[in-house]
Amino acid sequence: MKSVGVLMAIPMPSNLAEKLANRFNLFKLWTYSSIEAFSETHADSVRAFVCDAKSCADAKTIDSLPNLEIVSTNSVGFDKIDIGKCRERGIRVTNTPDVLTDDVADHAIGLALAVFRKIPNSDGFVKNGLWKHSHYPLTTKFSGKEVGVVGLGRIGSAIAKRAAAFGCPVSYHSRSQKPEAGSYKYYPNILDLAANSQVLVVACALTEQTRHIVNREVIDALGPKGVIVNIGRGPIIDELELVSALVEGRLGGAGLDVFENEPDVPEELLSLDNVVLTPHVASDTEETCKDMADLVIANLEAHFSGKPLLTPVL
Ligand SMILES: O=CC(=O)O
Repeated sequence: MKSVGVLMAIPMPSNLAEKLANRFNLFKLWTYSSIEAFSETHADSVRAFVCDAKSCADAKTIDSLPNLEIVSTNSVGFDKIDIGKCRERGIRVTNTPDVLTDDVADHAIGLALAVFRKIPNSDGFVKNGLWKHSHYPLTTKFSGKEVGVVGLGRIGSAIAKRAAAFGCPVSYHSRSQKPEAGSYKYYPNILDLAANSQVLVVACALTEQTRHIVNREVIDALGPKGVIVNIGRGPIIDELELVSALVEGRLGGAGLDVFENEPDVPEELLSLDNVVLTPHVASDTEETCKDMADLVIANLEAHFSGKPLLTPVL
């Protein structure tokens, strides 16, 4: 497959570029000033585009590549891919589901624990030598809290399972009730879910229907003791409303891995000790990033050898 041209959007973990270069004719978009500059000389050579949660396959990129056959994202989310454009052009799309589910669910619970038990603050307390001079203030129990999951897909279900193991009653909101959800209570309306939860975990995909689904009303329904955890996508929450609720004390706390305008994070969040922030790394472990990279390659190899795609989106 050495003659197949693959264009990669940005550098990615687990030496994905090196692995791709061993199998394909790899072009690195980040070594060019723009997609226009790249396509002036190489557009016709590219049959596959590799992007991820931090880079995009928008209409302009897709239209710059006349021979594009497949977009393979090194992420489970594909909100940065213009799916309509791919469908129109007959371009296949793959993502990396399943392999990252455990890590993302672990991270969601980690964020909830970090917020309730103030783990980052207490780490700073010890490291800054304050322990010898004072007692660390009491924190809040996580076990047994009412957990509401927004989006009971693969990741939402893994979060629900973990929360249940902490003795937390679990409820959820999604487009439709899931027969496999067992004892989890279903709320057809996210407002009712928030009103009946102490922790709201955002785990759905970003779509036009879920953009800003967590709005001021939902945040206020969760209330001053409530905590929001977001491991989905930043724009699922109205970030301006989230920030003002945290600053005004209308929301108890937040654990956020994703933001509306990454890597920009609202300044106000940086000094709040009831907020724990991570840089969109929920799936970023050595083990999972290797599995994701392998899945990207396996999908490309399947496509270019005429075999069924392993994890097709389109
Ligand atoms: O955000 C990460 C992913 O979609 O895999």
